[in-house]
Amino acid sequence: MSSRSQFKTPKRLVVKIGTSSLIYPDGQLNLKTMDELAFTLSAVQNRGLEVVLVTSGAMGVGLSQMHMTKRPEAMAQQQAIAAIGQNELMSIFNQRFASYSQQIGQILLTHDVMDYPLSKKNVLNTFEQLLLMGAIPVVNENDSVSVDEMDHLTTFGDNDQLSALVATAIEADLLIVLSDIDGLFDADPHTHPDAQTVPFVSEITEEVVNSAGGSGTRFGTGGMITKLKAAKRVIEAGRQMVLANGEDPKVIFDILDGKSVGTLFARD
Ligand SMILES: Nc1ncnc2c1ncn2[C@@H]1O[C@H](COP(=O)(O)OP(=O)(O)O)[C@@H](O)[C@H]1O
Ligand SMILES: N[C@@H](CCC(=O)OP(=O)(O)O)C(=O)O
Repeated sequence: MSSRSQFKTPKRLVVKIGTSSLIYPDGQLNLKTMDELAFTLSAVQNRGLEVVLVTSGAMGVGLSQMHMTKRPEAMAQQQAIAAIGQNELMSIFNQRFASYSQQIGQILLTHDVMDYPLSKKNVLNTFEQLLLMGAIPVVNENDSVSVDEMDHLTTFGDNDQLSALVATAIEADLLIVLSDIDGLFDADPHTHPDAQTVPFVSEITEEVVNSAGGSGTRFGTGGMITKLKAAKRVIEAGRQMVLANGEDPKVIFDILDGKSVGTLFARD
């Protein structure tokens, strides 16, 4: 595995994991990935890095809990399922992180919280205190209040962009987005089997955007388009984002070692 010259070693790290990495296509929870993620982030925190986890999965876990195979159509029902799932999601993470003696703290966000200076300041204070205490803040959108991200048809508001918002707001050096795909491909690999991975992107050009398609799974939302919007925000803030496959979260160790894994988005 080659190393990448553009990569700068971070002190403060945000990791976002998507539903497609946490839930198997048959709707079962991917406990292996959850446990390995808890282990990896605990080990990284233990070596002195400040770590924040942005996790999707409330809806997917809720559907699994309720033995449902697809999202209900009514928004209030989706919100109820996400409320059930968020609880279970945190319960699993709490238990897994506890087995590595790692404290976590939940932060549920809506976009307006970050729009208003006072509420933004309060949230940032909470992040700072959790990090000072050596805890890992675990973030998701507050789905009972905010509905943008739960509707497949809306493009604004999703955890990819939320993670970029968090990463830039807390001045993280690196955002790692873990998905069910090895990185950005030059075309949607589900429809173009010969598509190639792109190791480095310094600017989200029209050509890059045109290569992106929607989600490949029934539980994920946004697909590559929302990841590119996140990358744009991160690049413009002068920070770095790596998109990599979350199947084995230990890939985070390789990324932090500067190995050429997935796609690095950063200024040249
Ligand atoms: N150019 C592209 N490169 C990589 N993946 C793409 C591209 N265009 C569309 N995709 C799709 O985006 C999916 C990842 O997005 P999504 O299903 O929303 O995952 P997550 O749940 O991790 O947010 C991939 O599995 C793939 O099907
Ligand atoms: N708040 C939602 C997140 C939806 C979302 O952005 O999902 P994903 O595209 O899998 O990151 C949930 O927890 O289900």
